[in-house]
Amino acid sequence: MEVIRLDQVSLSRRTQEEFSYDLKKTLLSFVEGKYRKPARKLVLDDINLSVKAGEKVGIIGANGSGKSTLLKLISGILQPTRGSLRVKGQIAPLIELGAGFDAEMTVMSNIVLYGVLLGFQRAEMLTRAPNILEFAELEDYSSAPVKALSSGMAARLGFAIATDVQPDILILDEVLSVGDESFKQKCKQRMEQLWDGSATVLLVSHSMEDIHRSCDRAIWLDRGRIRSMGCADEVAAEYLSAVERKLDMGLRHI
Ligand SMILES: Nc1ncnc2c1ncn2[C@@H]1O[C@H](COP(=O)(O)OP(=O)(O)OP(=O)(O)O)[C@@H](O)[C@H]1O
Repeated sequence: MEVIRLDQVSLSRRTQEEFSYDLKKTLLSFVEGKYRKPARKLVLDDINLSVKAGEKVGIIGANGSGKSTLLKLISGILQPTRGSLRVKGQIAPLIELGAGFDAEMTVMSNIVLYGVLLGFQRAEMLTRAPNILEFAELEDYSSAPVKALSSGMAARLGFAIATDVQPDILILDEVLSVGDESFKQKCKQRMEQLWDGSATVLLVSHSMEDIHRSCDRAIWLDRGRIRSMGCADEVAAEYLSAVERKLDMGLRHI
């Protein structure tokens, strides 16, 4: 069964601050006759993608190639400028870990809020909370506001919630690169359980080893376009050899 489908999806974003972000500066530039309409950059360009239930798909590519933007589109955080997008099922995005929390609210309230946003009942989240806190090693912080957590702790909380509720679709952006060494090991174990389950997983990683080990399929994004898509091992090898060729060329220029 197809759970994610993108047809000719494009997204452009402003490369300058929005008009309303700095009204004074904008007005001044009007007065001085220097006002320029914010330029737009095509960040994703004509993406066609179909993902079936249970598939584990890796997304690779250079910095700025559009990987996180693609995950944000699929999670519904951003809307496409063109094209159509369909997603079926409960989706837990682990993007910019911890960024989805309300910093003023307590850890416990954030656990409940996150779950409710995913469609769970408040009572169920309260039952799940002790496990979540234990996994995140934040038992002593349940009534502290999220702003009192370090960024690594907030990341652990995000990971613990999203993996505890076992969504249909799990979206992971460089999740394995956060947290300290012991937490990383715990994450890996939990990820392996998820991997064996039926969840559909989209994983962004710069580690070809993670992609090779964890994914069936990979997508290589290059400046907002799909440059290659197919068996994870082949796409990762293709990407690595392109990176090496680029390095060789760079060295020849020296
Ligand atoms: N908030 C934003 N407003 C405007 N442009 C943005 C914004 N965030 C990202 N971009 C632009 O979108 C493009 C793709 O960025 P994205 O974060 O998706 O890349 P990425 O492949 O995830 O990169 P990385 O490997 O560095 O995480 C880049 O050109 C970036 O400058």
